[in-house]
Amino acid sequence: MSLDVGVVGQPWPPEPRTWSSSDALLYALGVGAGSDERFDELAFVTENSAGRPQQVLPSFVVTLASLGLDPRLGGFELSQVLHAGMEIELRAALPPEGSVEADTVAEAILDKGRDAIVVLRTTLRDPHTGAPVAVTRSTSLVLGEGGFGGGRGPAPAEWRLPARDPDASLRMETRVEQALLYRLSGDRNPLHSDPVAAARAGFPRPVLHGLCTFGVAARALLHAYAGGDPGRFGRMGVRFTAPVYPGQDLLVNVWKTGGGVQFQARAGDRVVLDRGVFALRAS
Ligand SMILES: CCCCCCC[C@@H](O)CC(=O)SCCNC(=O)CCNC(=O)[C@H](O)C(C)(C)COP(=O)(O)OP(=O)(O)OC[C@H]1O[C@@H](n2cnc3c(N)ncnc32)[C@H](O)[C@@H]1OP(=O)(O)O
Repeated sequence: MSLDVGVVGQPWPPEPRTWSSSDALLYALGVGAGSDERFDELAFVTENSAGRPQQVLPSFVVTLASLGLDPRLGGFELSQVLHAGMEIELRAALPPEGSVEADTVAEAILDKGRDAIVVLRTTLRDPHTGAPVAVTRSTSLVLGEGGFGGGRGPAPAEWRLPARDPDASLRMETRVEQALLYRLSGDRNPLHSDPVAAARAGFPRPVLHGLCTFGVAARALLHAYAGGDPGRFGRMGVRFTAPVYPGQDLLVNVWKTGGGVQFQARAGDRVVLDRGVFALRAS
């Protein structure tokens, strides 16, 4: 057991996170923006199109969040980690360039028998006012680190899809080189680029970053339910339930419900994003 459960609930010192216009543009390309003729995405992938100020995809906040490979959590390896879930909540649209302060706390380290689950929450704050700009929650499965006598955590909240066909189905392309582009936004885990590292982890070829899949689905929801306006994007959460391979299409099935939408995404015949929730920002 090399995870340090003693860190749970102990806030980390605030960390500055800064981004440039190019960081936001590169991220947008990394999640496939700019080439889908159904969506007007020019302002997300250029800063100099006549009369169009640059806009930032709401899911860009994941690149500012703490995901968890941090020495404070203990001594496990990147090759032991699979991303299992991500939630984001936006309080404001992000400017094309800027900085925030990241306040992170390990909310839980759960013992799932063979494996452990690590849940990290990061609050991104305006460095001048301290006001929260976004809150993220990243859940990772750390292979082989369970069995330390900890709790399994509470049962997941009730989540059931409506018993009817989806209200919308959006087919989203990913490119064969999608992970090679996405890694330039910060996560250079070789699982996503090196066939040898992928084979060592038991995959036939490099897998797409969970957060790239997240960003592709976030684009679908932004355009279908928020009119393409980042200022209306409120909250999104998923579990990553099966790997996606670069070049696979995602089929994002969406059901409108009382407070927002529920969604699920498939790649081929597998559900890859499950327990999906999305809501517009409360005005
Ligand atoms: C810490 C550093 C972080 C760094 C960030 C990540 C770096 C990135 O580079 C890594 C990646 O992007 S990996 C690629 C994306 N992820 C994937 O492809 C994983 C896909 N998912 C799977 O394979 C399985 O669902 C799998 C393997 C995840 C789980 O499947 P199973 O082993 O069959 O287990 P399952 O029964 O589904 O779950 C075990 C227990 O865990 C709980 N759980 C799972 N996902 C959860 C989530 N998102 N939130 C909370 N709990 C979660 C389950 O409920 C279950 O618990 P219990 O048995 O108590 O109900």
